[in-house]
Amino acid sequence: MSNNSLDKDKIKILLLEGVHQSALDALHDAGYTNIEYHKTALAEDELIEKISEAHFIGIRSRTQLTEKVLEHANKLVAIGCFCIGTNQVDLDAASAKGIVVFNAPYSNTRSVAELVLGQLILLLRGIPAKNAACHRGGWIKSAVGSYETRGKRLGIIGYGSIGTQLSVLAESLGMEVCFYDIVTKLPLGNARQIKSLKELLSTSDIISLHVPETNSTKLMIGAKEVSQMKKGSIFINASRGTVADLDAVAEAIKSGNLGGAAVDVFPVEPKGNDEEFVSPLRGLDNVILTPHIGGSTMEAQENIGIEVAEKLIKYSDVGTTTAAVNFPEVALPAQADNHRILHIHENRPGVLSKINAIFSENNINITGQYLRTTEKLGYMVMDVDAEEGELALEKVKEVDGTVKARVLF
Ligand SMILES: NC(=O)c1ccc[n+]([C@@H]2O[C@H](COP(=O)([O-])OP(=O)(O)OC[C@H]3O[C@@H](n4cnc5c(N)ncnc54)[C@H](O)[C@@H]3O)[C@@H](O)[C@H]2O)c1
Ligand SMILES: O=C(O)CC[C@@H](O)C(=O)O
Repeated sequence: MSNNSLDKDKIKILLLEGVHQSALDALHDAGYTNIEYHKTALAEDELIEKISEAHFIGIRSRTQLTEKVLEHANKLVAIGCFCIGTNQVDLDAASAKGIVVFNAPYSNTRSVAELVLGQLILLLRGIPAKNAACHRGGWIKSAVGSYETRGKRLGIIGYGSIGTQLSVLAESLGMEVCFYDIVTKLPLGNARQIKSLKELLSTSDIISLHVPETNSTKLMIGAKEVSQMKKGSIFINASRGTVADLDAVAEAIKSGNLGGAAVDVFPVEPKGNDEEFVSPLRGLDNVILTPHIGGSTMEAQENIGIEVAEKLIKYSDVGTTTAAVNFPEVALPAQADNHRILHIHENRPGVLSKINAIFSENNINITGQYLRTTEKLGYMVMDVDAEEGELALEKVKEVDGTVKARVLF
């Protein structure tokens, strides 16, 4: 249930999926040298074995940190998602074990928006099919079905960090931008929010998805929604593979109801570069298929490496949880010569009074105290005189409702 402060070289960090060298550099510079690095995701049994020994883990989108996997993560204090999406982590299971989850919510958004913009230009010109024909010795020199972007309507589903950047870039090309979002959003430039998904689908020349994976987005583009799209329109998905029914998309491409598609994310993706990629969209010339690389640019990956590594370091060094995905957020100063008790508890009546009682009953002097809560979790941080740190930790660990407790010094 608890981790005492360890020497930095004893803190085991497991980095998977080839996170950028910048993360390794940042961790090394901060004194964390006990790092196991893998270029790919791990099979579940190996992941379970390795996570049971790790204090920190860094992943991207392929590693599934399910409840079953996290059950074995008894030393783990934090998860770093070196990406935007955190749907690959069972956040409730992580919170229940007092494991903090961090991500990089903005670092690769520009990369995705740029890729989508490039794809929509290529698809409007029919380039993927013409390119494929040339590779086979064909020659489709024709303007039929080939269009400029000017004046075309782009329908964006999910007007968040990526959707808004795409909106601005598309308007700079003279496109008309409409968007659908479950939240009322301030439109940028001349963009317009459309209240009905059906209206957006049936009036847009290009549809691009930029929603997170949630219960409300699962298969939000099914056969019915695909059939509502304008004849000859273009479908782009660089969000998550669970959002669209690719069998329905493939059928619409084959029948000519859709003019083309670009898909970067799939319901099942290969775990590594040596596993076969399977999709109903394979072999369709007017479909651009990319291996989940919307955010994979050198710039984005380097920035993500630094951002997430710094969040892990700050949590490990001083207990700061700013911008955590599943956790009460506390920004903490570096502790001076004292010991810092980090107490993660169920957010229910009685826990705090018991902790405070321990300090007064045992005459432990508190030099700083911080508290934040979410609906389910409380995170209380207490700085105490160095000689009283171990006693304080032992006592607070006994409090009913404690999820995790550790001391930093
Ligand atoms: N292909 C890639 O490599 C890549 C890279 C980065 C992000 N992504 C994916 O893109 C997603 C979006 O990223 P972002 O940074 O723009 O996220 P964001 O959270 O900033 O924006 C998401 C938007 O979707 C809206 N939304 C949520 N549910 C909706 C629904 N049911 N219908 C309509 N709108 C809904 C939200 O209100 C929000 O405005 C990420 O969650 C991630 O899964 C993919
Ligand atoms: O790098 C990855 O594996 C995923 C990138 C992207 O989907 C994200 O969520 O940021």
